Amino acid sequence: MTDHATAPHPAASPSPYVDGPRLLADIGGTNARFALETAPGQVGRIDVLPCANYPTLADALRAYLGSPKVVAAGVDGLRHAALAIANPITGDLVRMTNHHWEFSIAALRLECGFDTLEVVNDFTALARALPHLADKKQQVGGGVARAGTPLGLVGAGTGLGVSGLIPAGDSWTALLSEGGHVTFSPASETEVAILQFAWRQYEHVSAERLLSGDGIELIYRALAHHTGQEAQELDAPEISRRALAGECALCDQAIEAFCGMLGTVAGNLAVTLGAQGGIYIGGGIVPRLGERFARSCFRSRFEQKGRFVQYLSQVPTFVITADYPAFLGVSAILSEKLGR
Ligand SMILES: Nc1ncnc2c1ncn2[C@@H]1O[C@H](COP(=O)(O)OP(=O)(O)OP(=O)(O)O)[C@@H](O)[C@H]1O
Repeated sequence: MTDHATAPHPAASPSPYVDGPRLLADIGGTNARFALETAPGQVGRIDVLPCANYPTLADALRAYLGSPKVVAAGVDGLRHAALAIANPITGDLVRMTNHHWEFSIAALRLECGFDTLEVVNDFTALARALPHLADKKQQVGGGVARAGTPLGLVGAGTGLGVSGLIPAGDSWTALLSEGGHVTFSPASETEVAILQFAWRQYEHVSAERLLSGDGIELIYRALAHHTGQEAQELDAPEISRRALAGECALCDQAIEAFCGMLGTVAGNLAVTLGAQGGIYIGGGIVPRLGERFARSCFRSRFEQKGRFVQYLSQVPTFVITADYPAFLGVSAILSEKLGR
């Protein structure tokens, strides 16, 4: 099944947009990614800016538009833009969940001189990209996608994004979900201990509290406490670096626990959506774990659902390996908005 209505097709030889390049952006809690799309599917001049370096989104946007690679493109006034951003979009005022940026969509559009500024949830946009990943995905474990059934999406980064793609005639409908905020459900005695440790800090422990960069650090501290070891001051990238290098057994246990918990959440999403088309894993963390993720307990935990083992063993799970997959979805949503 394809998204005939809107998606750019990489194999086509498209002519440039008559009203000039379009600005695409994918704004996470840590990184803001920008690009220019000059024709359907032709996305380039990509830049990744750390959110923390800019007081506002408008500042980051101006920095991108003033960067040498964009200036060299000789773009004279962008008319159309679309942003995917990591929070719910419920009206004109956008407040990020995992970063302090907030803005009015109407004011930002006027400030930047755009005719069109489309703002969508980042995982809704990423979901729209799923049918177009081609070989930019890697299957973990068994199962075969059933045509005409929903796809699920879950991704750990600064936060935990969730969405789904539901077949609708010859197109798809992407869900606007806040599924990362479901209540964490432990599936082993060790995970019960991790939950009890997390309760000291949070009244409500959502899946995102553990399945995120901060979550890896919390799991590490919880396991240290549970096993009577001293925790060091390590951030998530360092915990996974030490785990992958075989330098730290506790770090490795933390990464293994993270992968197992993600398996539970992915399996929950599969049974909730009936996602027999597969569950896709996005976000910044899992692709950085490489082979460690493939040989973790993720897949066995995905299938471990009592009477539903057989059902889940048929559902494939894929890690998204495309570098900037959300741009595909943002582009499709902007094209749809512009009606061409
Ligand atoms: N190698 C790594 N191992 C584990 N965690 C990592 C690694 N590198 C970065 N992180 C964590 O990933 C998070 C950033 O994720 P990502 O690159 O997806 O950013 P983002 O798109 O801004 O996030 P989000 O969309 O969830 O708001 C940070 O919490 C960071 O600590």
